[in-house]
Amino acid sequence: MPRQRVVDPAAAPTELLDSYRPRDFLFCSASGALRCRGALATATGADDLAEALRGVETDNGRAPLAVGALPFDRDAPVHLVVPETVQHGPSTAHAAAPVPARRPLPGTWTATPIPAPADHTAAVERAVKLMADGGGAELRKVVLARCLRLTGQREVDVATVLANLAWADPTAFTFAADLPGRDARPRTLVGASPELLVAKRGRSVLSNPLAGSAPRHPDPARDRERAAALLASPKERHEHAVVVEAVVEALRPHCRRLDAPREPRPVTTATMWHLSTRVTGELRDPHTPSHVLARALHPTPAVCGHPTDRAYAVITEIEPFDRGFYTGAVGYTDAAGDGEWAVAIRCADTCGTTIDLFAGGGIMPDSEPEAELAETSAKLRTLLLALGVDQPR
Ligand SMILES: C=C(O[C@@H]1C=C(C(=O)O)C=C[C@H]1O)C(=O)O
Repeated sequence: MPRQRVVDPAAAPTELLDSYRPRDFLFCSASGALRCRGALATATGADDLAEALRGVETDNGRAPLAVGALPFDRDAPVHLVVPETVQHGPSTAHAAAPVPARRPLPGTWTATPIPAPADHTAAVERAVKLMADGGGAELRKVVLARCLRLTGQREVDVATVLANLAWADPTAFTFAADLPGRDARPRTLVGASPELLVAKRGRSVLSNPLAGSAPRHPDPARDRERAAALLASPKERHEHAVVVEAVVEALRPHCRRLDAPREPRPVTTATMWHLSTRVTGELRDPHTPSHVLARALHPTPAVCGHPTDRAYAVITEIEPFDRGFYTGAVGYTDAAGDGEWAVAIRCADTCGTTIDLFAGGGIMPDSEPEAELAETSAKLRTLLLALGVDQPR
């Protein structure tokens, strides 16, 4: 009988973060932190995951865990692992001060934007035109992203990036997930997402979509003005409402009760303001696994658009790169189906000396191309700060 080893919990978040090694899985949310190592089994979907978890025992009699990442493309294989060892620990969100200082990565980087900034604004213009041509009846929203490829002189030190991300925003969903490699070297998705796709515990389900964004301002008064303007903007509120509507629709068949507040709230990360809505529900069947709910929700219009299929087609046609696991989801689920999945944003896909940073934004009929470009630049700052890199455009 395969046995998942549950080691003694870490006493502090630093202990878990410091013990991270390439190919590990690390996930830290407000509800706790988790570091996993090794693979008893792997799965590419809900069916073979149930199979992979069946018969796995744990040291402490708790339900065994599976961890991993879902790609943006719904038809591409998911990457789930039943780890050999699991260590839990406290969240960075509740850590006592002082917070460890940021450790910049040594060396310099060559930056290649994909596409060039001017081509991103042209892509936004094109999407706006597509929405206008459809008379507003067809494509209502599409999320367009760009990639910033950084190449350094040495292997990217994921453990340091991870720790920098975790302490820059201790309430974020900070993660490092091993990905199927393109060669023998480890490939990792590392990031600090502010957005919860779904959390499920027993009968309770929670999704916290974010959409509608503005960069933070260093001056506190102007920063508050930006939040007020975001909350008052019909364009941003509409962009947000499209996402909440889709989340409610996706969860409704699974829930016997579902609540979504009428008004979004502005929330912050270290670099951004977002409009946020917490959708809470009670499941009809408490055994519905969290990864099944994640699949039902994904991709929300926060990362794809509306209607989904039309937006997806526009993204594949316009974006000049493969999103891979960016705008997918990262998280864990246990054999009882309880788990948490964060939307894989504010993240990077790294292998060897290269790190691909991604950022996107929702394009609406009244989007302004330069403002959309600025929004992606502001979102890229989460990773750039963690790497210790000054902002290219
Ligand atoms: C796609 C990203 O972010 C998403 C898009 C947002 C928006 O358009 O306002 C806000 C949060 C995320 O749901 C990203 O950060 O790359």
